[in-house]
Amino acid sequence: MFAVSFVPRTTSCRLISATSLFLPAVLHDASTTTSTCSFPRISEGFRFLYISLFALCLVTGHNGGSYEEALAALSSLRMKRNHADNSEKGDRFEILFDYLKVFSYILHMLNMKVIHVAGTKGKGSTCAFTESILRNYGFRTGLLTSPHLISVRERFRLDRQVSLTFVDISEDKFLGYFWWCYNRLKERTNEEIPMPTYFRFLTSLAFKIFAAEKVDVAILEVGLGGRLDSTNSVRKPVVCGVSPLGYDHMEILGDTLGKIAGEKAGIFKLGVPAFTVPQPDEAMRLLEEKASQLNVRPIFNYLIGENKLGLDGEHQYLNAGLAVSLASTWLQQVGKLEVPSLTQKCILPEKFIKGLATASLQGRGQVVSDQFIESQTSGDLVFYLDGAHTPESMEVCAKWFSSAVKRDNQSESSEHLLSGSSESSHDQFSGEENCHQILLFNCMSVRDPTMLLPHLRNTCSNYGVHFKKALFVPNMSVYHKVGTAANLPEDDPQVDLSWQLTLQKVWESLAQSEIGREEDGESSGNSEVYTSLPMAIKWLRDSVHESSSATRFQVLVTGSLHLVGDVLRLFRK
Ligand SMILES: Nc1ncnc2c1ncn2[C@@H]1O[C@H](COP(=O)(O)OP(=O)(O)OP(=O)(O)O)[C@@H](O)[C@H]1O
Ligand SMILES: [Mg+2]
Ligand SMILES: [Mg+2]
Repeated sequence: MFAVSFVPRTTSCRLISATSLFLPAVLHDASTTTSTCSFPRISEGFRFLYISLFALCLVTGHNGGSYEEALAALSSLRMKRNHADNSEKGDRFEILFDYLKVFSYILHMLNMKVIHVAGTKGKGSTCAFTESILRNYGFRTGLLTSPHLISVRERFRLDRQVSLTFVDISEDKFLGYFWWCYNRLKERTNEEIPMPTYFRFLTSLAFKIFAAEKVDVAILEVGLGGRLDSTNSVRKPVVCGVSPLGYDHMEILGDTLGKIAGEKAGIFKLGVPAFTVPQPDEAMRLLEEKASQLNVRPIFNYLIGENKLGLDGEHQYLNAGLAVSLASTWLQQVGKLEVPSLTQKCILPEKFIKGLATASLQGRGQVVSDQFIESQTSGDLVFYLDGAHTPESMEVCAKWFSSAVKRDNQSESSEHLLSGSSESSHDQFSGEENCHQILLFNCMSVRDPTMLLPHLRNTCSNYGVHFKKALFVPNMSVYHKVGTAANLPEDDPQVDLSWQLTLQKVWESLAQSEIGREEDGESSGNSEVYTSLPMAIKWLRDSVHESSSATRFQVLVTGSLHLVGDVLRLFRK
């Protein structure tokens, strides 16, 4: 079993390829390459016209439809989640280059300084740390992550140098770029080269946005796997990284860690430095084997120390360590700044420290209080949100939750002791018996709940956290409906709850086996299935109201990033 739970504050990263050999730059220029593709060549004059027209669209509004129409168009794209292969014309990997040619402006991609990150877990977090560090150095950054929680615009982040805070791309800009790309593809695709799939389209859109916005660095998270992922059409990144590997998407990537690692190592390029974190032996062997063809460099350790991280949880130190390696290598490679040699353990430069401390990515170790409940009652309802959905991440999520609730309960009581007050409503929470931990869970039916729920329950219980109740709900948002999909009826009697009932069964059997060992009795009321998320939240709010003494409900929301997104979306209403 792969465990990353040991994450030390000193994180080791490996440099696993060398910089001595270089592939020729590969993004083809539509105006200079011979190609079987039917796209027209575009003269300089036309290119200028296109760019001017596009700039005009951005200033005066776009020439496509509304945001809702854009989301509908996006939803109409195929959602293929299998590997790219050659069995169907439209799924060939090579077709990605044809899509890129549609965007003549994409030639700027050749000059883009890319950081490329694959991995099973922690890709998005690693990218967010990396982006934050480089933004603190004053570089104009573009960040592509996936999936999104509430709005598809979250996937595309552009910096705002003045305030040094990141922003998702604005709706106006998004629409301008979206329709430019969508309409061009619609016009130029045909039977040979059909419209791209959903994720491929979004990747192409990111390339377009980052090129047009002239970012100094584009940080790209792989969508799935690596070798055949659409982000892998960037053939000459500055540096790449592989975050922790584990079992996920096995039906696509293979059923052993070696096979999975082989796919992820598909992002390695000759001459491009690549880093990883400590991995299970089988995965590391494969990464090293692949890297050995590219001249392996020795291991080094980087000291993250006690620095504060913008993302909560011990596991984030591993991601942050990888991000430090990626950012410092990028800084060294582009030759713009003197950065300390990573072969020494040294104090991080101030901008790294600030970048790590201010990184953010919602739904990863995020704590949100229910404001509604606070104004109504002396009780308290707090949501702990984490989109873990693999066995390994269930474990890190359980550890994070256990220590976060303890920390929060302790800090409340010590704050109270310091203030010397006995009046505060939080006074009543200082005894842990007044704090109830509840699980709010769903996962996709392709996942195995007998792998996820025991990890979660056992790890929490090892840390002294025992769930009073588990609530199972269906997701509100449907993956391929990327819009404001939280508009299902609050309580739909038609909704199919068979999967949630399966989850409940697994949970109940875990509870039974614990009780069976300890008390040999029957359990009841350990769990509930609700037809919708609002119904579950209503139950939580009612329970807080109805508690005889002030009670804090600490709700862990996990199993699915979509469920986490649904909760956040409800709070934003
Ligand atoms: N280093 C890690 N080891 C194990 N689990 C992790 C690690 N980092 C993050 N996670 C878990 O994975 C979840 C998603 O984190 P993140 O978005 O950084 O990963 P990702 O690889 O981008 O995931 P996805 O597969 O959803 O794109 C987190 O909420 C956390 O539970
Ligand atoms: Mg994934
Ligand atoms: Mg991700």
